[in-house]
Parts: sequence; C-alpha cells; structure tokens
Amino acid sequence: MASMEEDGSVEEKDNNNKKRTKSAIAVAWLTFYNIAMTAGWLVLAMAMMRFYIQKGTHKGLYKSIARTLKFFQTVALVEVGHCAIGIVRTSVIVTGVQVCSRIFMVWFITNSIKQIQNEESVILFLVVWTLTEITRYSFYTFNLLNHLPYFIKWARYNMFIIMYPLGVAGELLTIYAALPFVRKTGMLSMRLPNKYNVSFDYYYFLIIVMLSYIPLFPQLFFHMLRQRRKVLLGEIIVEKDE
Ligand SMILES: CCCCCCCCCCCCC/C=C/C(=O)SCCNC(=O)CCNC(=O)[C@H](O)C(C)(C)COP(=O)(O)OP(=O)(O)OC[C@H]1O[C@@H](n2cnc3c(N)ncnc32)[C@H](O)[C@@H]1OP(=O)(O)O
Repeated sequence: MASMEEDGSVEEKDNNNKKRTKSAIAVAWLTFYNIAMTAGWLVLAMAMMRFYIQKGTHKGLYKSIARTLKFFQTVALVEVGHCAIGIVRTSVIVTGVQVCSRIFMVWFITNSIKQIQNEESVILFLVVWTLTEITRYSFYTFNLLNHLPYFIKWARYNMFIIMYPLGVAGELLTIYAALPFVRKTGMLSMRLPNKYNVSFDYYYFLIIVMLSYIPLFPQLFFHMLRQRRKVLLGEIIVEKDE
C-alpha cells in the first residue's frame, strides 16, 4: 500500500505536470483575469454595503451598481472562451449555461424591466453572486500563484451548497416578478402579422426559461458536488465525454 508521503509526492507531481502543460502566457493571462475579476466583485460588494449603510434601504441599490455589474458579468463571457481553447479544464457547456443564465438575468430581465429593480429577490441574487464570485476568483488566483489558503479552498467547495439554491431562488423570484410587466407591455415580443411573418412571445419564453432551471440547475449543482469530492476529498472522478 502506498504511504501518505508517497501519495503526497504523486499528487505534487501531478499538480506540477498540470501546471507545466499550461503555457506561461495562459497562466499570466488567467492570473491577470482572475485578479481583475476579484477586484471587480470586491468593488461591487463595497458599493452595495456603502449604499445600504448610507441609505438604509435596498431601494435604488440595483441602479447604483448596474453599470459595474453589467461590465463584470458580461466580461465573464471570456470564460467560455477559456474552456473552448482549453486553457482551463472545464466543460464549455457547464460554463456556458452558468455564464449565459447570469447575462440573461442582468441584461434581459433586471436591466430591461425597471419596475422590478427594487425587488428583494434582486438583492438576494446580487449578494449571493457577489460572495460566490469573490471566493471563486480569489481561489483561482491563489491557486495559480501556488499559495492557496485552505479556508479559500474550503469556501470555494462548500459555500455553493447554500449559495446555489439561494441564487436560483433569487433569480426565479425575479423572473416571476417580471412576468406581469412583460405580459402588460408585450416587450421583446413580436405579434403577427409582421413583415418577417414571425411570432415570438417573451412572456411564454420566460416561463420556458423558468422551467429550464428544473433540468439544468441539478446538472450544475452535481458538477460542483463532483468537483468538491475531487478537490476536498481527493476522489478520482472519471468524467464522461461530452
Ligand atoms: C438564453 C437564456 C438561457 C437561460 C437558461 C436558464 C437555465 C439556467 C439554469 C441554471 C441556473 C444557475 C444559476 C446560477 C446562479 C448562481 O450562480 S447562484 C450562486 C452560486 N453559484 C456558484 O456557486 C457557482 C458555481 N459554479 C461555478 O463555479 C462555475 O461557474 C462552474 C463552471 C459551474 C464550475 O466551475 P469549474 O470551473 O468546472 O470548477 P472548478 O473546480 O472551479 O475548476 C475546474 C478547473 O478549471 C480551472 N479553472 C476554471 N476557471 C479558471 C480560471 N478562471 N482561472 C484559472 N483556472 C480556472 C480550475 O482551477 C480547475 O483546474 P484543475 O485544478 O486543473 O482541475
């Protein structure tokens, strides 16, 4: 049987091999990217706290941070590119669903429908996203710098157990709150007859989006549970081909 020491050296070699396979340019870019994103979400966290301390209410908070949020959340699209070109070992599909659902929440729900911007559910997903992203990007940064404090690793692979369901609840409640406004205004919808002969009802589209959380969310959640077992408990997980 292999001793703990031997196990440790095998793990160390494996880590070193993984790092060597990433080019220096990729490591430099990822380090810069993760530091910038950690800073961006920290700025958002501070702006939210400052707003709440000064005003004593969540009303107006979204509007005050909207620009910064839109910028940093949209930039996250490059993460799909990271997976596609293979500089991070993550599934394009899993990352794509995660990033696109966030971008959809920001641009096509919260930003487009002013009447829902003061809903408590918006604050719920904003707080959850912010805490999650500060932890996730600082995890990647310290990991790339080979100085990962255990508490960040622990937080990265435990917080999501609470944060994912809370974030999803905030997002679904926000879409639900948007439904009456979408139905009343007919926004982003196309009714027949029109010159393209195409009909699209954003109201029903939103209902389909809400229903799509039922099959998609468990996949993201179980993906994170597998990552947790792999990183915290050292289990070897054989990934299925996509
Ligand atoms: C058109 C509209 C469509 C709408 C569709 C709606 C349906 C949506 C349904 C689902 C909705 C979900 C909504 C989610 C809301 C929330 O976010 S709530 C808040 C809680 N959220 C979380 O906790 C997020 C958890 N998810 C993630 O962390 C990721 O997004 C992930 C892609 C799902 C998983 O991350 P993954 O990268 O696979 O795992 P890791 O263990 O972190 O990393 C794996 C390896 O990749 C390396 N790596 C990844 N990214 C980087 C990077 N930026 N820099 C450096 N390295 C990176 C990482 O180090 C790992 O490498 P190895 O060590 O070599 O394995």
